[in-house]
Amino acid sequence: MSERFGSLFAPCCILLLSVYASLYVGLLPPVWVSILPLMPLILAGVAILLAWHFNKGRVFILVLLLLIPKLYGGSNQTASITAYLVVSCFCVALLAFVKERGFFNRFAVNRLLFVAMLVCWCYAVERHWVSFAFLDQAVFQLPFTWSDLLLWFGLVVSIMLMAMAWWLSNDAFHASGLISILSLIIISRFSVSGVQYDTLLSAQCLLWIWFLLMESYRMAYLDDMTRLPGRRALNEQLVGLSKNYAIAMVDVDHFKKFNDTYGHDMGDKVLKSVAQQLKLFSAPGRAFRYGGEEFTLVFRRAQVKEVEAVLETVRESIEDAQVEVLDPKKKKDIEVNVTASIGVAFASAGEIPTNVLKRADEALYQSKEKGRNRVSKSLPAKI
Ligand SMILES: Nc1nc2c(ncn2[C@@H]2O[C@H](COP(=O)(O)OP(=O)(O)OP(=O)(O)O)[C@@H](O)[C@H]2O)c(=O)[nH]1
Repeated sequence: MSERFGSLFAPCCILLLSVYASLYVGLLPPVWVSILPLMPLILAGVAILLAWHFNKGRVFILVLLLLIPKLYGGSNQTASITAYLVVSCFCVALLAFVKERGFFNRFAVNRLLFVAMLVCWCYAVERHWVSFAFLDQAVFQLPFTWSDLLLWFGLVVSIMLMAMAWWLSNDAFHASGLISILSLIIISRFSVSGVQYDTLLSAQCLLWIWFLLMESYRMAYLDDMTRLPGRRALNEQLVGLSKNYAIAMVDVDHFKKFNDTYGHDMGDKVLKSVAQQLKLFSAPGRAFRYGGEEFTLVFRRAQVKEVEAVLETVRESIEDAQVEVLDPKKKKDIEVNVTASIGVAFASAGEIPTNVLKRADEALYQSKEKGRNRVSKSLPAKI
């Protein structure tokens, strides 16, 4: 649960800070206030360059959607702002259900055409080529009009769609998208001056820059399938280790046979389950995906007894975890479990991590030799 809400934390902080800053932005020295209108454009430029660099077409479209009123000059006319708000919030919500397909391709052209249509739509409403005056009548003598009702209906649907996408995927894109929709509503309905508008819009561009930087981190350091830190993160962790540390290697038993019986997809499911057990039970160790069906646990300050107890818990939790897989023979879902062998090496004084890793591998080999589903250890030289 904390992991789920963790994805919302930074976007929420950016939104709250920007709302707070927008209340006091008028107190800034005049020189600062004079450069404020340029800030959203500069930050949007940075966000678009990063989106291009990381091949994130959806973020490019999102930033353009945010910029529309700024680009087409906008006005204070309620009708055009309302038209812009509903359609852009809805488009942001729709992006949540569209696959990321990169920057330069036919999909990007389609999406750009879509944004162009939105700009034309807002322009037409602003110029009164399209009028919604007939909706400005009270709903059954209630204190709001049909256009208010439609506006809030559109906004609530957009928020619900985005919230649902975020709940299902629990990723930073949907969390940031949800906050962007809320921010668009705040910008359009509650910002009263140009500087407030520019502050809130700049914060939105900052939010997407933050997202892209997090994405670059994720792509470089996290394993896509298991969501555990990968080999690069492990190498960096190993460099920073000093004394009294331990490294454990965890290897799923007879995994080739499992793959051959149930298929590679079901094998992936098992690896995700093993990674989940490692996340849940390996503290104070830190879990990494070493590669294939092998995982590494790093204990920065290790007491032999404590590490052994943790590894025993990890081994048992992997053995007990039931994974639902499709049995190709019976053609129905069945519950299976796998076991894992573990080898752990405790560092001797001054021993380099690659050597400890090698000893952990040898200890793992012993576990396999002795019949698998067990923990073997390699103690430091002085013990
Ligand atoms: N599904 C899936 N399989 C993988 C992945 N990475 C490696 N494998 C498979 O893991 C299997 C590893 O097999 P082996 O190294 O022979 O070991 P094992 O069958 O687990 O046998 P022991 O380690 O001796 O118990 C190979 O068949 C790989 O194809 C992956 O990401 N997903």
